[in-house]
Amino acid sequence: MVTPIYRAGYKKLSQMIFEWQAADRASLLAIFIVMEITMHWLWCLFVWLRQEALEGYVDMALLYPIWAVITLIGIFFCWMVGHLSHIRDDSKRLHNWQIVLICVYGLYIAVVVLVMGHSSLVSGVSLVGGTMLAMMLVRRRYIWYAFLIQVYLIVLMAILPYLGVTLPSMRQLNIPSLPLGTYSYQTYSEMTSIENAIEATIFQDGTLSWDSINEIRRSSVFFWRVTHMYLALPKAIFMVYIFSTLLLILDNSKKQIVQHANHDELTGLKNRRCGLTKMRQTLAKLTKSQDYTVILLDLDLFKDINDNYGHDVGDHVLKEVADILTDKLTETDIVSRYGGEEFLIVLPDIAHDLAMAIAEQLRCDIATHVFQIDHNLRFKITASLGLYTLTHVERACIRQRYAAIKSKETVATSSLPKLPTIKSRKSKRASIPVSELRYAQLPSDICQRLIRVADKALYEAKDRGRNQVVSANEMTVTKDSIGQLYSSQKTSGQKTDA
Ligand SMILES: Nc1nc2c(ncn2[C@@H]2O[C@H](COP(=O)(O)OP(=O)(O)OP(=O)(O)O)[C@@H](O)[C@H]2O)c(=O)[nH]1
Repeated sequence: MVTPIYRAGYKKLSQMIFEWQAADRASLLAIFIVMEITMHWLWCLFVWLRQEALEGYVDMALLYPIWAVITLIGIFFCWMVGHLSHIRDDSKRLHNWQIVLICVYGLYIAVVVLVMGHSSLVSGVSLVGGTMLAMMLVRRRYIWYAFLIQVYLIVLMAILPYLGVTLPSMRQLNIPSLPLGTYSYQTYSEMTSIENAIEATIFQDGTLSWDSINEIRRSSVFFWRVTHMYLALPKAIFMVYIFSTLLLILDNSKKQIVQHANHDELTGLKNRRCGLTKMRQTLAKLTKSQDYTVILLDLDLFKDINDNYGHDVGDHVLKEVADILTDKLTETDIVSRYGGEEFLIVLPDIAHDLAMAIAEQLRCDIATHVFQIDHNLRFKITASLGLYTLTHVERACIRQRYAAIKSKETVATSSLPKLPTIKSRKSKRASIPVSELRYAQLPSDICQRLIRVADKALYEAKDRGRNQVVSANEMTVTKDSIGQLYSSQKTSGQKTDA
């Protein structure tokens, strides 16, 4: 369902804008420009209505041509809003009109800065806010060029008066202590100095009276400062909006990227990579007395489901099995999709007997679950599970062996002639006592080795007729493979490091 733009919340609106086509985004920029120009137009109207009071601050002779220019440019951008939507499918024309939009707007802002004077506040907010806003809506390269050109124009306008060039300016210098109508082009810093001087004159006797306040109000400095704030306000709002939108979009895309990188699209479970990473992390965090269980769960004869009912039904089954596993296991357990119809379950801090009970429960839950695809199609499936519990005693033993291999390796390395000036990482390691290494390190491929042992138990479960749980800890054949797990550290330990 399409949400009307006026009903969309802030978050939704930001998303919608970024999903829009280039033409619509450029139109939106033109709308923002029209809004800004409208504010300038209203300022002219205000000055015209209050001309008697403001005559001393504003050069009225310039007001009318400027007002006319503002009106014409406003009409041009109103036309542009519609025109950009009409040429949405012609990308070349669209890009050309984007350049026109940016050039006209850039020139317009330069004229506004010229005739209304400039303060660092207005220039800064205008440049940065406007540029950021525009960069999100039209081609970034064009905006970057326009930004640079505007910076040069503003610098030029600031320098020209010092070179004796009188530029048109609507600002009239009206200081109560000077004759009314005294006119001079003022830069922002000059204005600030004059303002300080005025304040010093007004408050020289140290008292604040209504007369003093009225004098400040009658000062042209006050009027122009308020004007600049009025002109800067919409852009300041845009800037905050753009920053928060940017952050929102960044947050969302980061979440999406992390979600895509770590999760299986079909089941929503962690994917193999993320499952292994979590496994490694939990293994490293175990305390000395904690056991650690790894389960491989494989759906039985899953190929038949695909062959008989189609891949979609197979996908549906995988999703439901994933839901069963997530429902039955706790937050601390790690469930991931390890392969096609194979799931890896890690139960940190779960001893063997309890792990067997949990695995048996999972098997029962799957075997008794009725997969209801539609009114005519209902079936049940089973799963086989291979389990292996690495007890804390075995873990300590592996660490011990690994530390022994490492220290042997260190001794071998330290017996080699050493270069006196370079401290190698190995020589650093030689200074760590073996007793410390013992509880600090496990071979980095320990996870794969544990999974391999659980996989042997899974194969055994399949061999024994499927729909059952087999523990590698209880298998005589696998006792050998656990033996292999320890003894093979000798060879692997030389290449691996925790
Ligand atoms: N629908 C669907 N099928 C998948 C997906 N991933 C793997 N498979 C299928 O899973 C089936 C696995 O078949 P096999 O490895 O022969 O195993 P099996 O039929 O379950 O038999 P046993 O494991 O021996 O009980 C293959 O047909 C794959 O195409 C998937 O994401 N969706």
